[in-house]
Amino acid sequence: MIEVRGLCKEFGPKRVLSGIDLTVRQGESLCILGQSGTGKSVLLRCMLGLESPDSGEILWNGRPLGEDRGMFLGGFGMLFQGAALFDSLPVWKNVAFKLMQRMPAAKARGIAIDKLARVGLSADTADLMPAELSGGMAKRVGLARAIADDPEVIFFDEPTTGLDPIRARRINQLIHDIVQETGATAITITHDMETVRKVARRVLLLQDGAVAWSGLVGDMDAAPQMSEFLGKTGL
Ligand SMILES: Nc1ncnc2c1ncn2[C@@H]1O[C@H](COP(=O)(O)OP(=O)(O)OP(=O)(O)O)[C@@H](O)[C@H]1O
Repeated sequence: MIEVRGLCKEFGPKRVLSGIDLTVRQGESLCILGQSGTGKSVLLRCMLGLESPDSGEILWNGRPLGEDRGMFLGGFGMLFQGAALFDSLPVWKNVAFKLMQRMPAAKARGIAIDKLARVGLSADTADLMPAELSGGMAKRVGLARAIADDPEVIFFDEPTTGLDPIRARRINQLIHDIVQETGATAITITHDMETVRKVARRVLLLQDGAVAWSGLVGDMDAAPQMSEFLGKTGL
């Protein structure tokens, strides 16, 4: 379980997050929505411990983030916007990057090939270099890396950005299936309403650094704050 309590963050005179509260229970899937510049990435960076909040706290399974960095870093997977693969490493080493720190390379490669199969990529993909992949394949490799170590929590940062609608739909389906199968907690930042409808159980709408609405995905269409957001953004 991840709890965020009263999180505030400023950059100079600019207040970016003003008292965010959110709870994500084990196995739950939360999508964080909001217009550009509203603080979604800053919130994500705070939850990952990459940014220190000015006030408020973040608890992982009841313990403050930072108390046990090792446990925290071992416990999550992340699909970065744009996949963020290491260009100089073949696909399988990108997937097995974390695993190779604690097991022999041959074993890590076997797990990487299994995870590539899970995201619909054949074993032949394992020895390709990132430059040889299409955008959709790179996203799948990023997804295989995110699940390589069977994480308790998976963060998805704009998972469909840069993909055409068909590939975006396939990635949304894969994320949905993987989250269901593994029982992982999922936190997704997105602009894509198809992602929200496919992947989320709960939705949190950020506006000007505060929570404008939070609720079950099924209640989203009846919420005036959501209608206003969708109307403004044309989504
Ligand atoms: N390191 C930083 N220093 C100064 N200002 C920052 C920093 N990081 C973010 N900001 C500011 O915080 C605000 C929120 O940024 P953030 O990247 O979280 O927005 P976002 O909601 O993720 O937007 P987008 O959807 O476009 O990615 C922006 O005004 C941004 O300029």
